[in-house]
Amino acid sequence: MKLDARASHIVVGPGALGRTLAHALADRCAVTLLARRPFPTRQTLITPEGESITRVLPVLRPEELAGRDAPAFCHLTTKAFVAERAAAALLGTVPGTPLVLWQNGFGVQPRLTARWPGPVLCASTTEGAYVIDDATAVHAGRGESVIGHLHGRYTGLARTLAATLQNAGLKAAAVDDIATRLWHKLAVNAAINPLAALYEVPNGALAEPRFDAELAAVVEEIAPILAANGIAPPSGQGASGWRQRVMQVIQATANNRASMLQDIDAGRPTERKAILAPLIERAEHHHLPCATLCSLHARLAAKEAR
Ligand SMILES: NC(=O)C1=CN([C@@H]2O[C@H](COP(=O)(O)OP(=O)(O)OC[C@H]3O[C@@H](n4cnc5c(N)ncnc54)[C@H](OP(=O)(O)O)[C@@H]3O)[C@@H](O)[C@H]2O)C=CC1
Ligand SMILES: CC(C)(CO)C(=O)C(=O)O
Repeated sequence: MKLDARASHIVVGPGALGRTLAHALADRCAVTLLARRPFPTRQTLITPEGESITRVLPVLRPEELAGRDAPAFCHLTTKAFVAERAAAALLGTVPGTPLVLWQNGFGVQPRLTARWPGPVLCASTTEGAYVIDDATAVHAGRGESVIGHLHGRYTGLARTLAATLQNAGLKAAAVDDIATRLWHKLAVNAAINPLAALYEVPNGALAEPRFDAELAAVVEEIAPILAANGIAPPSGQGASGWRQRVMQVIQATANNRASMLQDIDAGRPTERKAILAPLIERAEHHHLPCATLCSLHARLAAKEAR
């Protein structure tokens, strides 16, 4: 599929990441925010450089898409636990449109790839963003995004989208191993996010000796589960390779409050199911130990319920 520079993009779920994408794309593409409730069209983004940019972005409700030209891409930028519900709401209006899944974890990706009637691309991103209110979002840190289809299809579409994002000022590349990339991010998220959220500490605190034992226990469970799934650490080998990777991310994001901690702070549900459940499911499938992961999952559920 060849797309012109003004290809239209629908961003479903106008939260932190969705608005960051929408603002970046808006100067070159036709972008519409799809919101499930009334939402302001006058939108401000604070850039990583501290600049405040206000744009007017069209906002529609899902049902208002009916009868309009099909967009080139529908970016699904909700949290993982509502992504399938949000996609289902689009089925009646844009069923064949390429869907781009921006969720962390590895839950919604295989399920929507199997079920959505059009192409499904998955994106894994290290962009950092948060919301101040309905009209203001902060693009806190620049990262990079990799995009691909779980089974290596639609490579041209992935390249087109990566080029579009790159032209919009976001670092992006099409890759042929997106499943591996998603598992890599999931592994790091599974090691850092639950502990940061449970102990309510910034990521950097996890390097302190008081967290050594718990961090080691998580990494020692994750390494064989991923190995049984054919996923090696990005560098090094086994548990020591994963420990190295996790420590690198802890150092690089030392001042961050992990996304699960931000969710706990705000009284929102965390993405524990998207991040921990796929590891637990794979562990059970391969008869591997996962008591630490199960305990983190249960402790997070209890903390969310408080
Ligand atoms: N923020 C970041 O820096 C990064 C986020 N990600 C991933 O991106 C995804 C989104 O994260 P983030 O932007 O932080 O999340 P936010 O909570 O900021 O945004 C989620 C958005 O989805 C909307 N939404 C909820 N339910 C529905 C629905 N049924 N239909 C349509 N929209 C809905 C919410 O609207 P409402 O306000 O009405 O609830 C909100 O606007 C997550 O999976 C996260 O892991 C990945 C890397 C970085
Ligand atoms: C890598 C990490 C843990 C950085 O904060 C993250 O992706 C998150 O907070 O979800």
